[in-house]
Amino acid sequence: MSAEILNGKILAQNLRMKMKEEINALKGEGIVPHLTVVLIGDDPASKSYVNGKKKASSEIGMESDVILLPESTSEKELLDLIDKLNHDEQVHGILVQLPLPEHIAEQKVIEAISPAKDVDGFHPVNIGRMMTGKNAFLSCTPLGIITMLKENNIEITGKHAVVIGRSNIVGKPVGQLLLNENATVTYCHSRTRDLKHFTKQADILVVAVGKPHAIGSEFVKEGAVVIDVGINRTPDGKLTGDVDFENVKEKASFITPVPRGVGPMTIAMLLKNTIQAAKQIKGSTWKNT
Ligand SMILES: Nc1nc(=O)c2c([nH]1)NC[C@@H]1CN(c3ccc(C(=O)N[C@@H](CCC(=O)O)C(=O)O)cc3)C=[N+]21
Repeated sequence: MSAEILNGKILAQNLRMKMKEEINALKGEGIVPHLTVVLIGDDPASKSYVNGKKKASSEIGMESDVILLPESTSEKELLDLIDKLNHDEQVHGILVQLPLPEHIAEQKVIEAISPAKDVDGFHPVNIGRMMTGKNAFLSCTPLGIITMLKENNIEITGKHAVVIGRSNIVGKPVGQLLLNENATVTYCHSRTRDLKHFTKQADILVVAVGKPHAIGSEFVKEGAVVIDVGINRTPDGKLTGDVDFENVKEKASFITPVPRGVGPMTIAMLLKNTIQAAKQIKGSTWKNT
């Protein structure tokens, strides 16, 4: 059997078309969703992601700007900027591109962003609300994954989902969202003993290990749904995932490619969250539902 390939690029495009209409309607009410991205330093990969975000937002008529700051920016300067953006009524969503330079405490920065503008879903308030199943900004990559599964009518309830990776931005929240969707969730990580023992039981396998082609077909159960969150650059500049796509696709029922898989969905969810933030500003409340 050869797996069906879940094309995140096309799905993201379709979702953006719907968002464009939604934005047009909001414009009728005098609201233009506005995303501000802060990028510190000039890491080429970060720049490329930030450009992707800017392009995607302008395509759907969203206002977006990128604030580029030098590597030497102090923590205080960044926190002051965030404070200014928190109070700027024109700005609905704030994203500070990670990773940050070592002299800046990442968690401090994340916690400085108003939870109502935290379109990354990284603030502890949003994480806590996600964990308790309340209305929250959900982190974009995990939300993109759940959206891909749902849009392809892949059942989650009752399935055994195995997540490899436990980062705050992907592994932990994707497991939580799968749990919220009634999956039975197992987390694996670098200290897991006998990884294969767990991954072979997965109906849904989410791979976020950060090592190119780390997961081959010997880790995968026949007919599993395999989601590859890896973004690795090969020496010749191409993108490749954490999954050995060519060999796993012969065993899986569904598989996401890299590129054109989870990555474009991440950006689409960022736009979705920003539209949500703009709508909530309208009522001027952080909804407590
Ligand atoms: N605060 C913050 N929020 C983030 O969401 C965030 C971040 N920091 N830091 C970096 C990572 C990485 N990330 C990606 C988003 C889209 C693609 C993407 O669209 N990739 C395309 C390929 C793009 C290309 O060719 O370079 C694809 O997979 O098809 C990749 C990576 C968001 N991140």
